[in-house]
Amino acid sequence: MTHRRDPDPGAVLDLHRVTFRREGTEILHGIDLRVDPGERWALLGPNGAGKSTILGFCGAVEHPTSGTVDVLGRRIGRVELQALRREIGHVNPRHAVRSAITAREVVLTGLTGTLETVMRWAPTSAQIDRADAMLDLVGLEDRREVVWPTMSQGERGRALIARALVSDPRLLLLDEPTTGLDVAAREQFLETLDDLSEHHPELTTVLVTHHLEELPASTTHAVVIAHGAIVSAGAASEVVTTEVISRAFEHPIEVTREGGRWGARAKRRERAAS
Ligand SMILES: Nc1ncnc2c1ncn2[C@@H]1O[C@H](COP(=O)(O)OP(=O)(O)OP(=O)(O)O)[C@@H](O)[C@H]1O
Repeated sequence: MTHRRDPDPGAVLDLHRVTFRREGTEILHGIDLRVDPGERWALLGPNGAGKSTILGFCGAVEHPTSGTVDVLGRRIGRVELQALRREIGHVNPRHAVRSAITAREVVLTGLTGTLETVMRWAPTSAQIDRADAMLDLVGLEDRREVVWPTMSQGERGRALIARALVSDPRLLLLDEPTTGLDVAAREQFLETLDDLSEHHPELTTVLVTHHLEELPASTTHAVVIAHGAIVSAGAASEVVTTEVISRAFEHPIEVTREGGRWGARAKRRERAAS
């Protein structure tokens, strides 16, 4: 009989030999990954590599087919996922608010875990203060009463961070959070994440992206995956390199780092002489 380790309460995420199968196809093939408190991870890899699937484990949404997934010291499959999810903040730019609720109300939906304001639920004054403090944190102190349809994409992105933080999660997941932002809004958003890491050093984050330019300078660790397996994982400065990224994307890509930020440029492949 194989020995089954108990969850390590010190780890925020601990994936051990995780495989995942969907419709007869194995999508992940033995993922090992440990994330400790206060670390800021980037999850990188080409389309279809398995990033969203891994993020689904981190968010206590999916069960592995085999192996173990421990989130915040609790094992998926042994605990009630709904309760665990309340301790995880999720920033998803595809978050669809349909009604004209204010930035403050959007943040308060993070307490009810809903998209819209819940009927017959009224926040306490402490909860409103908390929502306002989170709006201040993301630089929206002057935009509390602005309604969602009139907010810019950049403001919406920052409001969604405030929404994710309002319930004081220990883990924050960011799923391609800068999608759809123009270059200025993207820079403001990344600055917000850098400020967050300064003001909340104990918070752990995992950010998924396809683009190295979208990594905040405060990123400490990275895991690069391709074809459902880890290509490299560890300190960001050692993982986000020309060699690893070129291998994962199966294309020669030159990775640069300047002022803490990463950049990537695809090199042209040699063409056969005609
Ligand atoms: N419901 C499903 N049924 C079968 N295969 C699936 C299903 N969902 C995802 N897959 C496959 O699993 C693999 C990993 O998908 P996943 O969405 O995790 O990748 P990803 O790295 O997030 O991709 P992208 O960058 O395109 O969002 C892909 O090959 C995908 O086609």
